[in-house]
Amino acid sequence: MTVIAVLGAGKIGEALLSGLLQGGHAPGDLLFTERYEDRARELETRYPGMQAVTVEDAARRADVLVVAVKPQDIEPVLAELAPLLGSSSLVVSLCAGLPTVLYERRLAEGVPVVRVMPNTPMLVGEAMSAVSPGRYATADHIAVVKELLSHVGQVVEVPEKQQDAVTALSGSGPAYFFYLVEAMIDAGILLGLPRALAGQLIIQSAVGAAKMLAEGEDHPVLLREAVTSPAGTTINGIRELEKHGVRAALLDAIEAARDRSVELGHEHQR
Ligand SMILES: NC(=O)C1=CN([C@@H]2O[C@H](COP(=O)(O)OP(=O)(O)OC[C@H]3O[C@@H](n4cnc5c(N)ncnc54)[C@H](OP(=O)(O)O)[C@@H]3O)[C@@H](O)[C@H]2O)C=CC1
Ligand SMILES: O=C(O)[C@@H]1CCC=N1
Repeated sequence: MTVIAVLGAGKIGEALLSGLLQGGHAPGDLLFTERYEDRARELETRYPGMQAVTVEDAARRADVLVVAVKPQDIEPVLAELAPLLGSSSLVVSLCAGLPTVLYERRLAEGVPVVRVMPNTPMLVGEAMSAVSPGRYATADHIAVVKELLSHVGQVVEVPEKQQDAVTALSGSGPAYFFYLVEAMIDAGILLGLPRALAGQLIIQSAVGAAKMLAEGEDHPVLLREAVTSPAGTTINGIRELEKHGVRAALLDAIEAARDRSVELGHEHQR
């Protein structure tokens, strides 16, 4: 089986490791590096058989090196990797905003790099991941990465120039859904419902709505119209959403997230 090393097992790195384990990957084939000893021990305890290693070990033993540090922490990681990797390595970057060309400039010539934007639903096997090949990544490299990610959710291939938009939509997207759910639960509290009941009502409504979107044939507009009875309750709520500019707020929010992704890339252009 493919040996995978995750460099930086924070939130998304752990989500990938945990998703791969749940998808049937052997723990002995999953390696990770972490900055602090305590975090490394915590993960080894939580996932028996999975091993914290040094960057040298990771580079020597892994077929795929997944970089999952914050974009701001990338430079020392690339400096450490540069002397260790050659064209038979495969580097997968999960970092928002960072272009494959940054890796290609810092690593030896010919090291294949694939840029991926996943999201945290990886933890439950429901990730949305978008992959883009760098200059030296072949169709075989892309196939390896797609196969790997298919164990933790859906995968699409996109041109790298779309990755900042993808980051804003599906990379950050779960946060916006969680935010909506949180606000709707608060609305239940406002109306006098117990928090646990409000949570159950909203979360199951979100699950049901997501299932209709994912499994049904209908456009979201039709699904919303089917809930919106003439002179009923829903249209009163929709009028308030429109009055408060919620649609425009979402457009602005996602555009701002895209802009930050572009900016993160520019911070490392030299
Ligand atoms: N969270 C998300 O939903 C998503 C995140 N991403 C991308 O994934 C990357 C990680 O994000 P996220 O998981 O949220 O961030 P985290 O801060 O949770 O994870 C990064 C981890 O890397 C560790 N780290 C930093 N430098 C090193 C190093 N030199 N060697 C080993 N480990 C190191 C950090 O340690 P320490 O805590 O000590 O700093 C931390 O545990 C980012 O680039 C982000 O853009 C992509 C898609 C979704
Ligand atoms: O907020 C972030 O920068 C990361 C990238 C996409 C989701 N989380």
